[in-house]
Amino acid sequence: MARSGLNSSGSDLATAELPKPKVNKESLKRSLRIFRYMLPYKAKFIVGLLMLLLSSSTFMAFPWLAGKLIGAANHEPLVLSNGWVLGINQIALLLFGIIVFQGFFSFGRIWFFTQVSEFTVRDIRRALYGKFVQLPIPYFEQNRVGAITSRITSDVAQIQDTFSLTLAELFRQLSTMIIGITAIMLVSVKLSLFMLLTFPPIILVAGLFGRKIRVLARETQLELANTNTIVEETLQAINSVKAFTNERFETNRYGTALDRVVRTALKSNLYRGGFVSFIIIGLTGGIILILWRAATLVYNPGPDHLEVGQLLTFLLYTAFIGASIAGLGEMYGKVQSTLGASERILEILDEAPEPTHHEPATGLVPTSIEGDIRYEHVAFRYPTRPDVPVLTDIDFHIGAGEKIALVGPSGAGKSTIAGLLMQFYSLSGGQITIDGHPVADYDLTALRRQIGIVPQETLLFGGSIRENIAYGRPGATDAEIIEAAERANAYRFIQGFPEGLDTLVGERGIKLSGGQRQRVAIARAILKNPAILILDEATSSLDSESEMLVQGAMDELMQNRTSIIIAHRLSTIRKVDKILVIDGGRIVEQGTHDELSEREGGLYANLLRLQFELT
Ligand SMILES: Nc1ncnc2c1ncn2[C@@H]1O[C@H](COP(=O)(O)OP(=O)(O)OP(=O)(O)O)[C@@H](O)[C@H]1O
Repeated sequence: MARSGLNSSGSDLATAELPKPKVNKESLKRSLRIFRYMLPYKAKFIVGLLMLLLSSSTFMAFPWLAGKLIGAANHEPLVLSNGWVLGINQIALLLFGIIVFQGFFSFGRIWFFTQVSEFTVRDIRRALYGKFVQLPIPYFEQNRVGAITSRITSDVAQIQDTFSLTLAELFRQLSTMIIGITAIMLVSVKLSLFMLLTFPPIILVAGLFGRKIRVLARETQLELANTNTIVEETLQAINSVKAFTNERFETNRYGTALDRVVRTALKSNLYRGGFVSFIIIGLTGGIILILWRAATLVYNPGPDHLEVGQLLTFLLYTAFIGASIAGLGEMYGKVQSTLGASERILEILDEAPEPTHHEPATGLVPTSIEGDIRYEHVAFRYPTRPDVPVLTDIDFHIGAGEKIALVGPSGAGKSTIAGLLMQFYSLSGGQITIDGHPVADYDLTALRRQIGIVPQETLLFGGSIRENIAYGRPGATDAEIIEAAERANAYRFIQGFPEGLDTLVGERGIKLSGGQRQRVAIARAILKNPAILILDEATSSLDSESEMLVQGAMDELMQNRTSIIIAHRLSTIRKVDKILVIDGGRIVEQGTHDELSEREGGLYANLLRLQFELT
């Protein structure tokens, strides 16, 4: 059988570091398209934003009122513009009221933003999944499954973070900064300018320091992971290590890796130490500088004089501004990751799908297919290996209802010949016709509905046996499912399970034997009732009873249908109308079993003899 087509290696990519794009106009413009998924929920978003602004601004009134409270303690009550005088008690009450409001608005902000993010992310995941299943098979061969699934898991999660947290944070930090700076300017322009020239640069340097430390910490982690890999490898293959007397070699290898860990860890700690002393000297120094300047202003009378209450207001606002600047630095990294994630998601959403499920159908939609198949000089190369011709000049005819068998050595191209009928790939030359029409003229979905496949290895989906059989025709009635199971010689063993058709199979259910799985697949195909059948015989041998049951089911299935059998055991194909012997991607012999077995020195006669000798 042709390889499943899925490139299953590299699931590790899901967790690997992915490149982050630069934040610039171009990348922003490209990635912002992801926001169209948010549009249906824009009303909720606006309400959330309003709540956010309200919660930020109520919170920003806190330092102002706290300053007034200290002022009131200094016998300077707060006098409002309408003449009301507020003393300590009233101001404290007001402060309390503000906090209650802030709590309420914060709840609203979280409630609305998380709704927007949950719904948006659901829609993006749905769109991605819808696109995945419509992408042509070569896409899955060229991209690793791990990388594809991480688009729908980690990349979407990254974006979810943005919708629920980062965006809100960004707005909050910005509004805090704007309100904060305006407020301190109102308190004292001189002190504000002094603060703005000292504090933000210190915080920015601290942010850069922090980023460098994170990078180094990640490097240390990676080095440590390397050492663990060595331990795992060695322990798993301890027999080989000992047999090759490589104990010393392995110990040295591990030792070298450990040294690398220490080197990177020490470098990282050098920065960490530097960071701590920078914070102590730089940041606290900056605070001392501002306090010194502020104390001078409080101490000296004159036009720039500050009251103690004003000083408290100023310091609280400054702390908020400082926190928001630090927060904005962190935000940059998040925005960068989000841009990367949305670009990767949009790339998939922009891929061209297979032309299936186009409603109304785009091509020829016959009400019934007879099943007369012609391969005319078909040539084929897999898109992943365009330099290797897999099939050359395949030319044959199967009349409607006839049965042919493809035989030949492993890798000869049998599965590929049969699979081309499904149009998973485009041909490199020649054409295939069904009932006289080139397959490309048919509507893809309509055509695939007429072809049934019983693969070598049947994959059952997680669910009940009933659902697995009904996969052949969703919506089939119980009676139809039971009839199909009976005709596929499967009903007896299904009834043997206490839950019958409701028995769960797949990863979380019971494990069916190879023969049982095949009979479920046959029941599925019987239910689908296609005009054309592709049967890929299992290579792994079944016990003789199971083989008899499977063979009986296959015979039942093949009745009145054009069938292509990819045969591994020649004993099962004596009755077919024609046998095509394939070798190296070409038809090297064709004829009935009797004709071919009598051909002296022929490949079929040889294979027959080999199998006979083996059994
Ligand atoms: N998806 C794929 N991508 C690239 N090459 C492939 C793919 N599937 C099969 N091939 C290659 O095409 C050739 C024909 O494979 P195919 O599976 O059709 O042979 P087969 O005769 O059915 O073999 P078997 O009897 O072992 O199932 C082989 O060389 C195989 O390596």
